[in-house]
Amino acid sequence: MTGTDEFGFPIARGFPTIDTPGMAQVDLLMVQFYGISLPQMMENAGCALALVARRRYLPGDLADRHVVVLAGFGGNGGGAMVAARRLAGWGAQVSLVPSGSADALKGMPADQCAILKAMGILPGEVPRMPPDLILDGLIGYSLRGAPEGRADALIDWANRQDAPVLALDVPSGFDAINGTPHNPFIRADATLTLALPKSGLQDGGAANATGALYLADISVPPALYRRLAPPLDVPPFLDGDIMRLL
Ligand SMILES: NC(=O)C1=CN([C@@H]2O[C@H](COP(=O)(O)OP(=O)(O)OC[C@H]3O[C@@H](n4cnc5c(N)ncnc54)[C@H](OP(=O)(O)O)[C@@H]3O)[C@@H](O)[C@H]2O)[C@H](O)CC1
Ligand SMILES: [K+]
Repeated sequence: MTGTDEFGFPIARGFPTIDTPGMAQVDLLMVQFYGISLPQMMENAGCALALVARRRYLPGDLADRHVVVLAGFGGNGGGAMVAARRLAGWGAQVSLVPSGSADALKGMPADQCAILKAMGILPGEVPRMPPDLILDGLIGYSLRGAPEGRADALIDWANRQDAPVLALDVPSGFDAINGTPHNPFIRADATLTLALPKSGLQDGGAANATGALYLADISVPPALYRRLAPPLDVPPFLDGDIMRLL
């Protein structure tokens, strides 16, 4: 470890990068070989996002701090909704803004949204009250070309706000593999990527889309990476489950 950043997160070097096929192999091995489920990984991802949000942007009393959570319909949205739950539990005022009708949510994102509804956090449109922080959970590593529709509009909205944007895994609209930004893409103040940095995010990505780059441990056993083709030699998260990479 080479010290900590200004928010107390250990600064790390030496983590290899991974591409989307590699990530897909990781997810498969996690579930099929280790029996670690996607909801378990999502819970680690969302809790880490909430911790970075609190320590980097919302120090002290969260009671009157307002966080807008932009949530897509995939795993990225699910992780952001876990963070929404944790931040609300710590006292923050959370506005949940899905990238489509919440009734159309399926699978884990639908489950996460149902929990938030039970907590009284109802999905809606972007709020008029300016937020202190925006969480970008619109699109992660499964980006398919330039953002369209509601995701496009919400990315533009977020980029126009004064509030900083903290992106989950990949700034939405940014291609995590070849490192190219589509139009539009989230101009993140910071990004928390998961498991390993995606190949397109090294040195902050072509357009410095990521802002500060953090890496969260979502409980992938280092031995799993040696099963990949080609095998990766990945150091364990010895100094904390959230590391500062850039
Ligand atoms: N092992 C891990 O790293 C884990 C990562 N997690 C998180 O999951 C996402 C990947 O989740 P996935 O469900 O594969 O997809 P995404 O959430 O990245 O994105 C899919 C949604 O985005 C929409 N999309 C895609 N491209 C566009 C576009 N150009 N314009 C508009 N919308 C787009 C897509 O819409 P569809 O119409 O295609 O359905 C989906 O709604 C990863 O990044 C992590 O955040 C897991 O939580 C745990 C393990
Ligand atoms: K994102």
